[in-house]
Amino acid sequence: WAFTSLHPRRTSLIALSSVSKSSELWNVEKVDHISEWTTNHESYPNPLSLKDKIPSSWFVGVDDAVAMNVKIDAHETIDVSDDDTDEDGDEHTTVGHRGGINAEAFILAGPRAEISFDPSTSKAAIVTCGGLCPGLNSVVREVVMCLSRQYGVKDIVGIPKGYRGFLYPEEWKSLDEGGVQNLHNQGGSMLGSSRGGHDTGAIVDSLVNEGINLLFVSGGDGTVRGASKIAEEVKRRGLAISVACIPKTIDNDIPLIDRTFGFETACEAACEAIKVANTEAAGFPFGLGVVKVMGRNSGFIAMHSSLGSCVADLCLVPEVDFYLDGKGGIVDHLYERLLVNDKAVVVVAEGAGQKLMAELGAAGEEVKDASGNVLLDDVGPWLCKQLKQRLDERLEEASIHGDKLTLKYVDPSYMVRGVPPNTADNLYCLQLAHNAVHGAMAGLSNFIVGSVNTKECYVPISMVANKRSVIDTSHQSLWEMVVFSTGQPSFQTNDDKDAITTASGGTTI
Ligand SMILES: Nc1ncnc2c1ncn2[C@@H]1O[C@H](COP(=O)(O)OP(=O)(O)OP(=O)(O)O)[C@@H](O)[C@H]1O
Ligand SMILES: O=P(O)(O)OC[C@H]1O[C@](O)(CO)[C@@H](O)[C@@H]1O
Ligand SMILES: [Mg+2]
Repeated sequence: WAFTSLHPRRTSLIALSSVSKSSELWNVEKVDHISEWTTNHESYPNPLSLKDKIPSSWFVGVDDAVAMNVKIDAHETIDVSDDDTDEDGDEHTTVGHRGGINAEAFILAGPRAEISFDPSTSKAAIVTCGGLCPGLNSVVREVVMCLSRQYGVKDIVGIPKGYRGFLYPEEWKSLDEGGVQNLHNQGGSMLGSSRGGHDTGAIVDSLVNEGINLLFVSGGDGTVRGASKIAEEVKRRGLAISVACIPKTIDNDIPLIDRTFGFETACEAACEAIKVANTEAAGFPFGLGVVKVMGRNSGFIAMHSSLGSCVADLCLVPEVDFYLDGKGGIVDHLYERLLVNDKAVVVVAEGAGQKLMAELGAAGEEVKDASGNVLLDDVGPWLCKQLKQRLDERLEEASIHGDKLTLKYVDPSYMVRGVPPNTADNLYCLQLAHNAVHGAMAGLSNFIVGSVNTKECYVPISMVANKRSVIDTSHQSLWEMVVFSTGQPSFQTNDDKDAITTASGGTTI
């Protein structure tokens, strides 16, 4: 049996906050530590502790953890012991349970009292890889600021243009506080980025040759997989190098964590495009605005900006197959909207409708980018063509003033990505970057830093490397709200399944 407190105030504390003696209560996911494979491991007092005004309670305890998905099943919980009064005088009941609690936990992020590297002899490197993302510059800035101001690490280099930059040390940029001061106001990455070009052995050789012992990597799922390979090779060679990852992607598709940085900014920019499409649609008879937003395999930007803009009549995402014709198809839905409102707005994620396009013979040859990501067929223009043809036919049949559909297509494309981060993302980048530094200085490695249940923690890369976060389309999800608020078909009923088959077999372009 495990024991915990079920006093309401205590329960939320356990679920959302740090938990001491966590290993006794929760399954805390372990993160690699360099002492596990290095022989001459030493520890040093955290320089922050040498500053008078910082209380020792601000350091994270070795057992502190953040609980995720805490579920307590009352049926499996049995009262076993007495009422208790804690130091604050709060009464709470201690109960035992058997199998009624499901709490996976992660190590709480933050500064440790003891660190594993001597700041005066440490050398740090920062690299940004994959697609650009609002906040990359903020991450670079804050890694430098935290290393330099809080730990006194002065030897910091930026690796230009992603992983390939490790091969050209002569091009590395020296980074200091002055040089990164105003970075957070700029979009993109001052270091540049790239796809492809990852060579694990050569990267680790380069780290060794250049005396790097702290590596900070910011990128998406591919970058994270690459970082894990570096960390594993470092381990295999028994090197005292910490590898810390700060996951980025506007697609928000990294599992387990609350959100990735850049996502909120991208949604805000996407909302602007949707509002413009709505204005255009409203300005003409039977106006249809179609907006395509980024989101290769996960439709979070489409979903959040559809709801956030409050004007979308239809949201199409990669996670939900849809069909054009027949009862409950998107043409019926949009036609009804056009008749009622004289306009409609469609938001489509770039990864939506790929299966339908293939079934209807509109897919091209498979092409991949340098990192091996499949380049998608362009759903935007294809969808516009399908809708124009079908809705024009409907309007012609109805013969309302002889009007036809006025279609306005908006593709904000890189406009949602190449912009500076908003305040919320900037703040998140600061928290992530500082906590990545705290973790690396403490000797942790092979982890990503992220917010889980609103608390920053360290998650082993192995837990996120080969998974993708996608929209939950089940009951009481945000997707349900999209379906309710737009009135669009859910495409999840049995009738829909039949209709998908019919549409697949019969629709021609
Ligand atoms: N399995 C892998 N092993 C090693 N390196 C990888 C792997 N997958 C991708 N990489 C490397 O990671 C870098 C970035 O990968 P990718 O282009 O897929 O972008 P990403 O990090 O997934 O970002 P995003 O998809 O959000 O733009 C590239 O340099 C690529 O070579
Ligand atoms: O054109 P690029 O730079 O390869 O990136 C496009 C992709 O990057 C992402 O923005 C992820 O970073 C995807 O949504 C998009 O498909
Ligand atoms: Mg990716």
